[in-house]
Amino acid sequence: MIVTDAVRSYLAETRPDPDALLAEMQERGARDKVPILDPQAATLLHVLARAIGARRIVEVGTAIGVSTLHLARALPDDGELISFEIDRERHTAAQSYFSRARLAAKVDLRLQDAAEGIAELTGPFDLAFLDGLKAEYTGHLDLIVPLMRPGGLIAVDNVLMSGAVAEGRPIDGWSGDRVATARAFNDHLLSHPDLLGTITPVGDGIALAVRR
Ligand SMILES: C[S@@+](CC[C@H](N)C(=O)[O-])C[C@H]1O[C@@H](n2cnc3c(N)ncnc32)[C@H](O)[C@@H]1O
Repeated sequence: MIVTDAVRSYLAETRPDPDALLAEMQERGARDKVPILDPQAATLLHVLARAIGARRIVEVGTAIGVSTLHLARALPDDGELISFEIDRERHTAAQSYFSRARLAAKVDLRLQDAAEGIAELTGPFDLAFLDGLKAEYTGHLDLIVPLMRPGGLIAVDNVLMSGAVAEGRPIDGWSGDRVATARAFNDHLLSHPDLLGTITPVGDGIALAVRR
């Protein structure tokens, strides 16, 4: 738990209900144990994408497309979102949701390892969301920073790992090794010479960093 139970309940009560498609995706995520973004964090990403007028977005870790949907809905008509996923079943599920959402034209879902895929991209991007394998975060960040426009925003999920990262010990299935890796990544992001970053306790911990 990162926030108190009372805060968590209040946030849930004040959140608008998801539309039918998002509700279906969330149910599938829960049923199939797909780790999807916390709703508060997903809304935060949507608001931030709108606030910076994001037109080009890159994402690592589509899963079945929940975070992708929040980001894609923030794009203008001529916007573009490229999202990488290595699990074929999740990638296929996301494709079907995006054709139903009539967003397939804006969303380029790639069944590809993110490090390989990012290396093929041409910037500039306005927003990047990192949510793949936590041990690969540093590599993904280092590939993405040069592709971001000045003022572009990078968001990273699970940087607090249920509070385990702050406590420096395993909690909720986050192992000691993963906690140590997360702490090293957070230090890397916060001290990166090209980024101005901060860590927020939204969802499972979202790091936000703007390219200088
Ligand atoms: C936490 S889930 C993503 C959740 C999604 N962003 C959401 O909030 O709806 C992480 C996903 O990253 C994918 N993944 C892990 N390593 C990857 C890699 N190297 N390249 C692309 N995808 C990867 C996993 O298969 C998994 O579906």
